[in-house]
Amino acid sequence: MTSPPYKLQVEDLTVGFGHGRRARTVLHGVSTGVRAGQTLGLVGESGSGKSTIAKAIVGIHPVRAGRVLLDGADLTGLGRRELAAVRRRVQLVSQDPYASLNPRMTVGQAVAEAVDPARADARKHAAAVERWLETVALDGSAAGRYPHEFSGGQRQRIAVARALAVGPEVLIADEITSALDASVQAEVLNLLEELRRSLSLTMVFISHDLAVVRHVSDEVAVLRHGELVEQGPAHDVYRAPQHPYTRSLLASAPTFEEPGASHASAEAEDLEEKEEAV
Ligand SMILES: Nc1ncnc2c1ncn2[C@@H]1O[C@H](COP(=O)(O)OP(=O)(O)OP(=O)(O)O)[C@@H](O)[C@H]1O
Repeated sequence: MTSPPYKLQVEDLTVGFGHGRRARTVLHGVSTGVRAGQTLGLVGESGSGKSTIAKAIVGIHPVRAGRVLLDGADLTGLGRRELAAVRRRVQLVSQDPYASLNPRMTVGQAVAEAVDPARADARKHAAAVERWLETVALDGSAAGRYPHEFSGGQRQRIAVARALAVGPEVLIADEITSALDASVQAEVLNLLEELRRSLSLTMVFISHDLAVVRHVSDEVAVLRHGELVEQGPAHDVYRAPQHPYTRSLLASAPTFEEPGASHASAEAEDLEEKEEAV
């Protein structure tokens, strides 16, 4: 059986910062992609270039060489207007929801702006705003409050609601659960998984937390010093990593060092598979 084509793909992506003697290349010809309706987990140590890939995809960082393809169409070199339309199809949610939420806008205004960027009229879009807030398990009354009135986990939900209200086909989640404590992290992850299924989203999930990535990903790509060292089905990469760097990454993750941990997680996985089959 042949694999379906990539929904979102980067090809030989090279990104750098600075000029002249200060020029520095951060991504060295990275090629990776995610298939429609699936989740790609992007892992690697701090500074390996994970966020840089995300930001280059959505056009925040300029691409020095290579291509970014959405449904096979190259996004690099698009004009401003075309790019604006494409950007609505790929939404990025980052670790710090403050970065995407204007502190002077109510949550309702922020979500209304996502629904209709030309006229951020929260009243006109009240029903849509309420629906999106409820989609991320927040009360509709949240619309009248400001971002600082919410907890970290709630703010992250608001950022997800705002991104989804745009109507994207691809959601890139960059370390969105890293600042949350374990129980809130699990809630946000479960919510994301539900939304991915119900909205048929394609997702790129970026995290340095290998256990979290394993939990949510169909495929996993491993980045090291701006180069892709390995990509494959999550199951294979975790059970039989091919690259020595992936092996060392897995070995240094506490979850995988614990005696019996892999056995326990294999059992949990078998259970999940059985539940899915029912
Ligand atoms: N705007 C920028 N200007 C200059 N250098 C940058 C810029 N953004 C990122 N970098 C550099 O690019 C490298 C990769 O950073 P990036 O944020 O992509 O890594 P990461 O894998 O996402 O790490 P982390 O998990 O810590 O966020 C780092 O060395 C960083 O200092």
